[in-house]
Amino acid sequence: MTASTMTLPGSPHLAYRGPQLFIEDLAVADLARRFGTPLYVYSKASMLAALSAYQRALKGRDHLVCYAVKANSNLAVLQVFAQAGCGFDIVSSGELHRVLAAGGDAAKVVFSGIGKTRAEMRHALEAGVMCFNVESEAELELLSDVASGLGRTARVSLRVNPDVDAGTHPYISTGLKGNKFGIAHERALATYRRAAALPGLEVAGIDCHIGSQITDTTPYLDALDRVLDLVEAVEAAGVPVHHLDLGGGLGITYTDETPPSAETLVQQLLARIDARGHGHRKVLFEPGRSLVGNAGVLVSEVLYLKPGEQKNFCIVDAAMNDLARPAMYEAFMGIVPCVTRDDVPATHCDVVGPVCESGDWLGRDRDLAVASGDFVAVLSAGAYGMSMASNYNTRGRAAEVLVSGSQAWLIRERENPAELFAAERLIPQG
Ligand SMILES: Cc1ncc(COP(=O)(O)O)c(C=O)c1O
Ligand SMILES: N[C@@H](CCCC[NH3+])C(=O)O
Repeated sequence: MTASTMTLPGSPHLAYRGPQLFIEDLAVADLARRFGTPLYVYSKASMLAALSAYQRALKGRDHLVCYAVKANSNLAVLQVFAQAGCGFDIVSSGELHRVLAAGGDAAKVVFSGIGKTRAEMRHALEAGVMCFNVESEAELELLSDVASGLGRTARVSLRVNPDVDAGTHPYISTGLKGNKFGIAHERALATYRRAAALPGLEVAGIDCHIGSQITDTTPYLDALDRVLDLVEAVEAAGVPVHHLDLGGGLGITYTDETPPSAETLVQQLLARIDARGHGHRKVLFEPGRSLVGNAGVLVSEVLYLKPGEQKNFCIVDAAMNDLARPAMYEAFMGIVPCVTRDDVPATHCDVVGPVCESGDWLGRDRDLAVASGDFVAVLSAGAYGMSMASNYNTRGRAAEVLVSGSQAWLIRERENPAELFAAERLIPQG
């Protein structure tokens, strides 16, 4: 990198070299011209660097990092993690199909989620997943029934709800009493006893996931203490608990957040585990956002600049159907030009998409020096971007590209809007 390199917050593999924004060794504007927009672009090096931060901190420990597939479920992304030895955290049969298609190992898969169906349980048992993270007593009973019917044993870990405030957006907080997730702390001991008694089940561990985009270690440590209290009570009742699954949730930098690094978080948690005499247990993590979030950008073309009396709008060709986070959580996502220019003045504007909703915005009150036809990059869009995309307004979903050094692979083709209704049927006439 040259002296004029300027790295963007949270994204070591994204930097300006002179006026051009580069991802690894490729100019983002060139990728936009080559593959069209809207376009998701991911850096492979960035994903691997994020993963190795967890792996470094866990070195020498019996551990498994299970990438949370929901954050970005593109097959090539899963392939990168599978090849790096990762396990996977899935929440549906569809995600299991993806993991297996990408070369992932079923024996390294944990199956989370509060609404697993009988068919999904059967699929996961037949594939041989490592563990089911069970979220209710009713689910436990059904899993026992399905496993016994198949003549198999389901390894289970109970997801407990520690009632800890992760200090994050209410829609992405999961570890509070009022959330739908996990088994209440007070019910957990009785549920472990039940799990140990039911046929077709084998207690393997304990699980906890308190929310997403967490920027402080304190809630993790509080949740861990509650989990370890439970493990002690459960083992005193004669039910061995082998692994501790501490979930995902570590935040990333979108703007000025300063989350702990994965190393810091893991080191603090391991220190507490050791201090409380649980150092012999296998430790699992389920990170999603922190592995892929800062690895990706959403590239979009500026269609029109629309000055207004109260507001100026920069209308781009990406919209809430491509990236739902701003519309859904009022989330801030950085937006930068792919080529900086000083021949046009910066406009104070809202960056909006073409979808027919006033909630269709990607950024509010931004200062951007761009003209129609320029490309902009929405930063930190690697997590919960494409995986939450829809066809609203019958818009085809974006293409995706994976970059490694100076190579770029098209890892998902752009959807053709003319083919989006292929599965629909007209009713017979007459
Ligand atoms: C059970 C479970 N594990 C892991 C994750 C991944 O979370 P994050 O992407 O915040 O790391 C989630 C999503 O919040 C989840 O619900
Ligand atoms: N979709 C959320 C994260 C959800 C985490 C899943 N439990 C986001 O974009 O921030």
